[in-house]
Amino acid sequence: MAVYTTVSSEALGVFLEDYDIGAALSCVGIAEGIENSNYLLTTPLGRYILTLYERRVNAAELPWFLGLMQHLAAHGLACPTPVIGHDGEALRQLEGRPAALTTFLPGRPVSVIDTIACHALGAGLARLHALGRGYEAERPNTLGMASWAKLLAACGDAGEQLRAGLTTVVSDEICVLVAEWPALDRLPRGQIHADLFPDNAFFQNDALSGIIDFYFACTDFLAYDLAICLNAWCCPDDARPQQALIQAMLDGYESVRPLEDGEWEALPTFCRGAAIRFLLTRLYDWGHTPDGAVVTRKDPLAYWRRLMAWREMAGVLKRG
Ligand SMILES: Nc1ncnc2c1ncn2[C@@H]1O[C@H](COP(=O)(O)OP(=O)(O)OP(=O)(O)O)[C@@H](O)[C@H]1O
Ligand SMILES: N[C@@H](CCO)C(=O)O
Repeated sequence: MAVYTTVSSEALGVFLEDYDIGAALSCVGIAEGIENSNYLLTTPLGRYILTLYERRVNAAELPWFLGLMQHLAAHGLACPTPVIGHDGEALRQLEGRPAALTTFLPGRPVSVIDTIACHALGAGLARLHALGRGYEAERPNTLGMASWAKLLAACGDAGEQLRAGLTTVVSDEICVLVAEWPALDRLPRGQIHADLFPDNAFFQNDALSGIIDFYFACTDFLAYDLAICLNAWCCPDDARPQQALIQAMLDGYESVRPLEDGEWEALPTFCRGAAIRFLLTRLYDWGHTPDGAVVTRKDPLAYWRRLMAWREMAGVLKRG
């Protein structure tokens, strides 16, 4: 459940006066998600998503995220489009939080991840990367490789409590990854989603109908974004990567943007890195979620198991 901030009908009424979408017919909190408060808002003009930004999002960076969504939507990607108010702005305040309205996307996350979904997702990710090229402003990846050692330290003994020896293995792995990580100018970089998990991709009739939740988007290696998706989509039961799903996603991606030789070479490193990134943020949340918070913590060990599997299975990431 993620509704951290309650919106009163009075405050909502005042908020909506800044737009041309009419008054609220209903505004219902959305249970999914862990980062922000989301409401499904219905007005006479249709459905919208009202987001109040809560946790890891830095308010100063919101114009960059909203600008990226606007750019991608304008260039044909099915993603939420920020709704602009009378003052020309998409971002304003509601109940003391930064808040924005975006368009509602039809579709649902897939209930079973299969090769059809992985192929479609791979192609959609490559399209996102291609369309992102025209959005010039850069946003560094604040959860990138350079942040991991510090994040691990901030997790304190949460790792040891979950699994004896975890902290040392992860710390050693970070050192290996730092040494292996490609130099910035070696591989294609651009705007990446950086959190394109199955709950952030909507499907209708087996086709990808929309991509949501751009609030970890940043400028980084494009193939690293693919590695994030290989972790999030291709490991059924949160365990070992499955060859058929991986192949489908890579084929889908390459049907839009073929990978360069250097990207193929870096993919095993990026897959281990992506596993570390989500292991660390989940571990941090494991130790820092306040008692009684209405949010479901995600299992850090699911990404520990992926990390262990990628260490043994680099071979499945070779060009077919
Ligand atoms: N544009 C949209 N159209 C339709 N539904 C949406 C849209 N944006 C968000 N939702 C709904 O709200 C839920 C939460 O949104 P979102 O994933 O952006 O939240 P979050 O708190 O940032 O989550 P996460 O934990 O994935 O970072 C989604 O699972 C979806 O059900
Ligand atoms: N997708 C992330 C949570 C949202 O950022 C995870 O599953 O750990």
